[in-house]
This record gives sequence, structure tokens and C-alpha cells, in this order.
Amino acid sequence: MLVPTFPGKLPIIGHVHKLMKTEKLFQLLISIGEYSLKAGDVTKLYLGPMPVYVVTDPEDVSTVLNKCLEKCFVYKFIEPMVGKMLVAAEVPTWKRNRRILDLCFKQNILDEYLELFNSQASRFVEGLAEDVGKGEVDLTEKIVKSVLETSCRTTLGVRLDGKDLVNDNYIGAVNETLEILSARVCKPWLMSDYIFNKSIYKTKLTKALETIFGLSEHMVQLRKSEHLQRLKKKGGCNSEGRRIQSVIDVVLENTVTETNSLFTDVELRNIADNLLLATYDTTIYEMLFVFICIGSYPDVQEKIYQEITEVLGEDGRLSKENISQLVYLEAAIKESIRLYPIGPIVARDATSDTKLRNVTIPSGSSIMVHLWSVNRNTKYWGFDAEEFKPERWLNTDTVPDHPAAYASFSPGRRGCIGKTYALMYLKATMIPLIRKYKLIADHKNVKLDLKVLMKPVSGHLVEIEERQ
Ligand code: HEM
Repeated sequence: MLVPTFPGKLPIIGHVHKLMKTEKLFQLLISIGEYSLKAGDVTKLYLGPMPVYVVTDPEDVSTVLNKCLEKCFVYKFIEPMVGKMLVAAEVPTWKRNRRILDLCFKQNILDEYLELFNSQASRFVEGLAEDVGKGEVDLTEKIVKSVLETSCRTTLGVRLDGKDLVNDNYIGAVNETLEILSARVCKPWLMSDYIFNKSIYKTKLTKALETIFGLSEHMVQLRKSEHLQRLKKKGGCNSEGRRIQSVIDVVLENTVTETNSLFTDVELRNIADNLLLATYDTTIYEMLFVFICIGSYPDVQEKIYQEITEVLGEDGRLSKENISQLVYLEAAIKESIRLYPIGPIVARDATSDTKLRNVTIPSGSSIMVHLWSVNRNTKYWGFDAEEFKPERWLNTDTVPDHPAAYASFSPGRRGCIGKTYALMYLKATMIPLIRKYKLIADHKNVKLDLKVLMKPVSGHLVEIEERQ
């Protein structure tokens, strides 16, 4: 039996829950990471009476995220929206479903999305015309619309020229749901089901979820009946004509026969909503962080512009042939996401004693993997880890060897399934944007807040100027 073998006393940071009500939660989280980096090893803090172990070294991160697959209790708060199918699933269900979902994110399927990404990007950039020369503007609303529409199409399947799936009512419902779910995590008294179910939040959540489920239920039914028709006709074409192969299409193909279905309709809807939730805030705010970072460095922007012009010419679009040639653009996007990982921490429960480099974490403990600090660990990223330097990605000597050192998409087995999707979509968006406009921002002035995910406090952050 493994006995915990802590070398000396673990540094104890303090009692977090007392500070949770204040807006200082994000600063506290950062100082926890800084403290842990300085200590150079696993540290410990208290969440109320509960000890939590903090991990910032990629070697330990890799062990934790490959060995401790059970998520901690806070994930249960997203269950009303997404059930227990993937992000919030227990390990046996997650293993089965992840194998199926992995089929939906194979490169040949993602390549089919490029045409959609390009056209969504062009629409987004056209919509920015009214913001040009207006000083600092808040682009969040426009980003939300574009990301959500794209995500609904790739998840639920819509013709390329089909009508928009997303309207203001739907966007409002998603925002309301996320606000309520994050309130449950940030306001300790709402963690109790009893108190929550009696609160106004519960009534609002039920109403918002009706709208969200309305869309996913309808689309899942449509895809399922098409799939069954195809099975009957043995490969007949879609009733709707040409459209992308969506996540739900691939799931149906691999789980539904004429006589059998692995998932119930509610589970299929949960899978769809899980994908939408996982894409939503992550991609929206990472896109904003990319704009802000790139807008802070005119020289970086100029290099991206030059590269786009050289690789794609005056009006070429992103394709599976040219995507890997946009190395500088990719470096700038990855560097922005390194400095601003939208999920600055992930949490896991140790279901058995977990032996790390110098410490064994006892079974039953909670572990905080501090992705923000892993990304800024000078031992791996060098003395300039805090600086925005896309160039570091272009030289094998300045990119850490350890695969877990770049942690924004969460290393390990429950890591992000949509990493390649997100990078492709961000690249597609940057191309028409940088061709037409210059962005002006200063990422060092952005104040950050923690609402489950990390977001800027204020939205007016970027100026847009016409490129001459
Ligand atoms: C730049 C944007 C994104 C970032 C930074 C990001 C980051 C992450 C992180 C940190 C996790 C781990 C969460 C945890 O352990 O609690 C995660 C999981 C996940 N992400 Fe992403 N994500 C992004 C975009 C996307 C997109 C576009 C999709 C889908 C198209 C997606 C789908 C998922 C799913 C399904 C999971 C759960 C995987 C599992 O439990 O097996 N993500 N993501």
C-alpha cells in the first residue's frame, strides 16, 4: 500500500471559501499558482475544511490528468444542461462516449468544415464595418453570434446556405443558463440543491433550458429520421441536399441501426448540448483574447498579414492544402491561448493514492491542476514565459519538449476534443479580419474575472481601423 510521502511540510495557502464572495477570486487563483510555481512542487490549500492539492509541473499534471479521471463535484452543476454524457460523465460512461465522439473529430470530418468556417468568418468580418474608427468597441456580441451559429451547424447539421439556427432568444437563453450555472459554483449557498430549487434561479434556468432543448431536440429528431430513412434506402442521399456531416450525424451512424439505438433521444440531445456548451464560452473568449493579443503588437499583426498574402494571395481562402503553411498565424493564436487559457484550472478527484514526482496524494483528495501556471512555468517556457512571443513556437529549442507544458486545452485523457476544430476556426476568422482591418488593443490593461471560465471584466477592449 502506498503511504503519503510528503517531503517536509506542504505549504498551506489559506482558506479560500471566505474570499469566494469577493471579486478578488481570480487574483487569488493567480496568486495560488504563483505560490505553487515558486515552491516548485505540489502545494496545498483549504477550500473550507477540504484540502485541495495544487499541481503546476507538467510531469505531475500529466500523471494527474491521465490517472485521475473522476471529475470533482462542481461539474454536477452543469448536468441540468448536458446530463452525464461527456464533460460531467462518470468514468465508465465517459470512456464509451469519448470513443464515439473521437470519431466525430477526425481530420477528414474537420476538413469538411473549412468551407463553413470561411463563410462564417467572412460574414463576421462584414459585420464589423460599423465598428471601424469608433474607438474601443465591445465585440463580444458579434463573436457570440458567429461562434454559436457555427457550432450549432457543425453539431446539429445544417445546409451551408441554410437559414440561421441561432436567434437572439436562443443566445439570451444560453447566456442566462451559463450565468446561473456559474452562480452555483461561485456562490456557496447556491450549491445546496434544496436552496437552489427554491430560488428564482431555478425558475429562470427551467425557462432558459426549454429554449435550448427546443433547438437541439428538434434537430436531433430531424437527423435521426433522415438517418433511419437512409438505412432503409441503403445509402440514399440527405433529404435536405448537400450539407456538412455533423457531430450528431456521425454519432447516429455509429450507434443507431434499424432495430437498435445505443442512446435515448434525451441522451442524444445531451451530447449535442454538451458540444455546444464546450464550444461556446471557450471559443468566444479565446477569439477575443487572440484579437486583444494580436492587437497589442503591430509588428506581429504585420507579419501575419504578410504571411496570409504570401500563402493565400489576395483573396484565397483557408483550405486543407494551405492551412499548415500559415505557421506564424498559428504561432500567434497558440501564444495568445497560452497566456490566456480560458479555463485557468481543471479539477479532479483522486480515487486512489496518486504518486507524483515527490509527493503521493492520498486517495479521496481533490486536485487542482493550475493550467494558467503550467503555461507560465519558467522551468519549461524560459525566463520570458510571461511575454507574448509567437516566435517561440517557430523554434524547437524554445518550445518545451514536455507535451503537458502547453496546458490550455487540458492535457491527458479527458482533454479537449475540439482543439484542432478551435484552431482551424480561429485561423479562418483571422484571415479576412487581418486582410481588411488593423486591430489595436493592450492586453496588459485587460482586467480578468473568473466566472467558472476566465473572462475580461469589461468588453470594450479592441479598436478596429481600416487597413490602408
Ligand atoms: C480555444 C478554445 C477551447 C479551449 C481553450 C478548450 C479547453 C478545454 C479544456 C481546458 C477542457 C478540459 C475541461 C475539464 O477537464 O474540465 C476541454 C474539454 C472539452 N472540450 Fe474544449 N476547449 C476549446 C474549444 C472546444 C471546442 C471548439 C469544442 C468542440 C467542438 C470543445 C469540446 C470539448 C469537449 C467535448 C470537452 C470534454 C472532453 C471530455 O470530457 O472527454 N472544446 N476543453
